[in-house]
Amino acid sequence: MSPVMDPAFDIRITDTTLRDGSHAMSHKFTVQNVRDIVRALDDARMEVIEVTHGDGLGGSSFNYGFSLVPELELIKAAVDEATQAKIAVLLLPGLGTIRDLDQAFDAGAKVARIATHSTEADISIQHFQHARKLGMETVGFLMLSHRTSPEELAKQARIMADAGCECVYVVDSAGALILDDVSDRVSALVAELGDDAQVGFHGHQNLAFGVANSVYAVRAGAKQIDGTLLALGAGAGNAPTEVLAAAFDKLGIKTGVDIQALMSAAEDAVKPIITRMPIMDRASIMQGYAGVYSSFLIHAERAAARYGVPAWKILEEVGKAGYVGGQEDMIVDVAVQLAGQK
Ligand SMILES: CC[C@H](O)CC(=O)C(=O)O
Ligand SMILES: [Mn+2]
Repeated sequence: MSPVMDPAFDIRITDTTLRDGSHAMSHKFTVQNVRDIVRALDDARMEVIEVTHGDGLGGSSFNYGFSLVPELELIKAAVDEATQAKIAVLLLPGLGTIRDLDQAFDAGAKVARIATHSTEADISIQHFQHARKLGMETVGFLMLSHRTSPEELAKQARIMADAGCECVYVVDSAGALILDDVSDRVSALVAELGDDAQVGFHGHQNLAFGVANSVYAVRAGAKQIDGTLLALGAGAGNAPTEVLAAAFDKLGIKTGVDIQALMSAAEDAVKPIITRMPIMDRASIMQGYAGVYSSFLIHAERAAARYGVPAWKILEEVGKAGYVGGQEDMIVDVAVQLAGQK
């Protein structure tokens, strides 16, 4: 079943500054940051705000980077601050568990977003079933969607929808999709899912197509679109929420958000706290070009500094090897091999 949407609006934007933006902040959001950003987004009538470690529930670890503040504290602060917005959490099965989802639900999270690689939807089944039993709204993420054909992606979306997922996202984790690549995938999912579930799109800026791709997604029938304030996020960042809102408005696509308030949120709540502004530099452009998971950027930069090889070169090789989320240790392996060839 598709989630009930206000018929006055054409689509719903979900803001994930406090989840995808966590990558760019090296997972160092404070409770005050969360309160300020949630308040600003809530004032802008953002309906869904995602708050989790960048790699999802349970992501705070040696491998992925420790959170400054335990994510449950951040989720509780977000729930406390929001007056109308629902707080969402992301979970990657295997990294996070059903227990993490229970704890997030007890902390007040209302939307469960379950993410798998774009060919592995079957590992999300029990998580969707459980989230629905809890009464949570459900969203599925098919990550690195550029690696999977529209036909196969639609089959994967069907697995999620049958498990209880109410909206399946085409997730352009590498910022590698360009225009028709997006509409072909979204159209295939819309045709497969019909009224059983909505379709969403999550874009990254590595090749600067985040906003344009989101417009293509909506034109192909997507009903939910992700963004982050000031594009704060992994790789070259996400489709910027405030730009999405302004662009959709100019195109006559009704979102229900307050564009001026979103621009204030970006300027006043996010800009002052950014420690690293995501940019399209050689490394992040390479991620889009070679189709590499955006959240590998910081791992590649660390390996580059340690082994004395350029991050873009590491990412180029990672793209050729086709590594997926969860294979972060292979980034070090690639760096060691490249260092050995010098
Ligand atoms: C680690 C989860 C990942 O960052 C989810 C996401 O936002 C994406 O694949 O783009
Ligand atoms: Mn992302």
